Amino acid sequence: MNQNIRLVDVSKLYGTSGGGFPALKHVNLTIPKGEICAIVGASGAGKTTLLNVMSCLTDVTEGEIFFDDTDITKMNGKEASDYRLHNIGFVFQKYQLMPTLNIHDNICLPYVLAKESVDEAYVTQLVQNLGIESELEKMPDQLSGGQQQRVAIARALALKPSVIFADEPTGNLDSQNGFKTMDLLISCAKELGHTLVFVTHNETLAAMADRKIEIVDGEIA
Ligand SMILES: Nc1ncnc2c1ncn2[C@@H]1O[C@H](COP(=O)(O)OP(=O)(O)OP(=O)(O)O)[C@@H](O)[C@H]1O
Repeated sequence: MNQNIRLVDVSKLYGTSGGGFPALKHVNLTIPKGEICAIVGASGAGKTTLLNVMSCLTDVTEGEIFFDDTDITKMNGKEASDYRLHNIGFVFQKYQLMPTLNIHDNICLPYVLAKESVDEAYVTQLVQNLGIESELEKMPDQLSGGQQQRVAIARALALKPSVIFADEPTGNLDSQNGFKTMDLLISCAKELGHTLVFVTHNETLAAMADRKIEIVDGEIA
């Protein structure tokens, strides 16, 4: 099921001695179902922290984060990792593929973690949409950066999560590959009805989103 994301008065302090460093300050934000949302801002502004608290990778210091009616800040570690596995797909700047698994098995890793049988028909559709259907038997180090990121996108989409978070997904790619990869990520998200929230430093890529959110010193500008 696709969900609204709602942050209510969310703050994040790193470190507690001497008061801690405020990376997010009283952030209120709603991201509707299916929205393509770009997060921009200067280095150190709090973009990654915002993405990480929304994906329950980092605890908040204060505030609540709802996925529809579920407050993810109230979950314990096991509940949060189960919730993340089934509801959230994550695309990292550095792909983070398993070097010892071939491309097919990298894409299918979420099914293994969820102890579910692989939906091969869906995986075939994904790899065709992403143009990597001829790479399935290869190992990650036999692929270009752009191809590896498309594999990471397929892996993020495999369990049909409601939300995809992507932290500078094209940061390791040249501008042409970056544009193509972002275009594919956005079209997959739109076609499949996923909400997509991505961090970028690139204004051209940010302009491809439905909405651009700028973070300045831990606050929404
Ligand atoms: N684990 C941590 N411990 C202490 N401070 C941290 C930690 N992680 C981030 N910070 C600080 O919090 C602030 C926000 O960091 P964050 O990584 O969210 O910024 P960003 O906007 O994503 O930056 P960049 O564009 O450089 O990736 C920065 O000042 C950073 O130094």
